[in-house]
Amino acid sequence: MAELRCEPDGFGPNFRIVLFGLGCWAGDADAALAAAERELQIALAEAAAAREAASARKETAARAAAEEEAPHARLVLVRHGQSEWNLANRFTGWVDVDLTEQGMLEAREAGRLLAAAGLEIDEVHTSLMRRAIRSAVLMLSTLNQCWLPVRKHLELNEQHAGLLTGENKVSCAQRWGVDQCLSAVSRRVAGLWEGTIAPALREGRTVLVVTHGNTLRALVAYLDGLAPEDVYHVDLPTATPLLYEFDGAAPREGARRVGRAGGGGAARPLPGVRCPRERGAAR
Ligand SMILES: O=C(O)[C@@H](CO)OP(=O)(O)O
Repeated sequence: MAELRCEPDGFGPNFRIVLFGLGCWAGDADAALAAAERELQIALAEAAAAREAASARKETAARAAAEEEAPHARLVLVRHGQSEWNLANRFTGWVDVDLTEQGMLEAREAGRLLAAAGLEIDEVHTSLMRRAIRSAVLMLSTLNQCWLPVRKHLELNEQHAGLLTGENKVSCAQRWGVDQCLSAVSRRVAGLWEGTIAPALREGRTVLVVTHGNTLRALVAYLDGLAPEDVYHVDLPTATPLLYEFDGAAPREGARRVGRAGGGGAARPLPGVRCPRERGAAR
């Protein structure tokens, strides 16, 4: 604020005019200051919005460029060929049963389907169970890629069948209405996905996973974004490859399910399943 100095009496009227002028000026200045502040706020907000829009445009362009450059990856999911206990319709879980003759034929046929689709496998993952390992080896042999190492993981083992192990699936379903909960198997499969499978897909590799009914359900649920109650209805016959293709750096979001690379398979659907912790209602 300007400093006002008192003048001698002779300047009285002029002094009052000056004061009046200064008063007006001071009043206008406040209004002008407020208006300028408003203008400044508007200008700052506009600049921030413009900056945000520019950075969003830049991000979109970078993502599009990354996706264009990202390698094309493939994931083949397949349940092993028919096992001895699939044939007998018994709950198998961690019992290490072998393939039937039919199961071996199915595994070879699955390999032929992949060869016919022109797929060359970069890496193979399976469980510690012989029905899955043998199926993977037979598939690779038919694919003329038997030199590929088969990587075995506990995480890909079938869900443990607990007290149901060895029981007939139909009679159990009739007697008790069997429930199965995939949460434990989903957790261990998710760990393998994050640590091993997804990084390979990010590098554009073609990954074959030969595993079991429920581990496969957990993977399919994850990839297709299925709710726990829906995944129980997913029918996964033996030795029937599912092909997923991925473009971009985020395997799960980039998944494109190509479909079954062929029909056949001898598996019967599992009895109705329900997980009390995940679904309150009975079915
Ligand atoms: O444990 C089982 O009963 C079956 C079905 O889930 O497993 P697999 O897929 O190994 O035949």
